Amino acid sequence: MIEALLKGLLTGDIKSLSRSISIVENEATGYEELLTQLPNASHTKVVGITGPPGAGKSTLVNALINALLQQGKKVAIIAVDPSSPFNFGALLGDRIRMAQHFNSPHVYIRSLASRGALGGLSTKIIEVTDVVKAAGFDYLFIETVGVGQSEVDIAGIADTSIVVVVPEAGDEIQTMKAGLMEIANIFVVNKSDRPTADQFVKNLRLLAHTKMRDGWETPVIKTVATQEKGIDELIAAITKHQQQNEQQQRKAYLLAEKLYQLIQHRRMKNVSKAALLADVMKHLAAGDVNVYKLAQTYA
Ligand SMILES: Nc1nc2c(ncn2[C@@H]2O[C@H](COP(=O)(O)OP(=O)(O)OP(=O)(O)O)[C@@H](O)[C@H]2O)c(=O)[nH]1
Repeated sequence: MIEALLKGLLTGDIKSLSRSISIVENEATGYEELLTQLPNASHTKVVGITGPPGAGKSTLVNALINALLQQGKKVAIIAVDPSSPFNFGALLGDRIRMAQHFNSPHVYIRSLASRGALGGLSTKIIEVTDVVKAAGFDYLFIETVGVGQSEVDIAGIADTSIVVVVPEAGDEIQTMKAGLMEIANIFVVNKSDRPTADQFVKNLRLLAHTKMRDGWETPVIKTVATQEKGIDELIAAITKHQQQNEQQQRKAYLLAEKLYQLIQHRRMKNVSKAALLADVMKHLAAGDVNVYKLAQTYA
């Protein structure tokens, strides 16, 4: 059964993809078998999008989908639902805004419920991300609301993390949650149609400059998502970030982080992240790695 499903998944069959995700979400029969047989490599660009509620993430993702479809790309979106019922209405709203894409064969949208413990959440995102990566999409956007811990989790899964903010009074940048500043590979200042936008962008650029690391200065992109403005610049920034030199090193780090989460979730051996990183690097040197197979060696 898993073999047939996998075959469908690898050809990008949407039904197979949906069923595969459900198996992984529910840890149903065949769950481990499916994960360990996923291909090691994928060309999918995984992009995390996070930011405070109402910053315009869904509108922005919508605009990105439009632009990428015009370039002939295939795009998947995972929206991580905060489990709180308070957010449920907002998420329904998101789905409605994205509904214009529901019938396109080149777009796949899926919500992932974040029930259970935090560790559970990130493990499921890791696993579902890998399933989607097997289905041949050009881009996978993972959208999370930037409250609490989840945005930090996302940084360990995405190749590129985008933090969406809106123009506020200048000083607020200084108090921006330290975590968000750390994880951003790209800043988007959405709602740049607001009069305070230019000053805000200027301040944020200064701050990004002082936080430059690994030869990457976090670009600050102005967008007006409702008017689809700034979207091409954002896609160019994503492309540029994915082409930077550190990607190979980052890949090892991300894999080690994933491996750590998977081992925790499966309650396997107690092993340090440093040891896992060393193991991942050894395997990477010999070719690409299936992290689920590697996790089994720690059983
Ligand atoms: N003026 C202006 N409004 C925008 C822009 N982008 C989004 N909005 C509006 O801002 C509101 C929130 O947008 P969403 O896309 O729902 O924001 P979100 O970040 O997904 O919000 P949550 O679902 O609450 O997390 C909507 O009413 C949008 O129409 C923009 O660039 N300019």
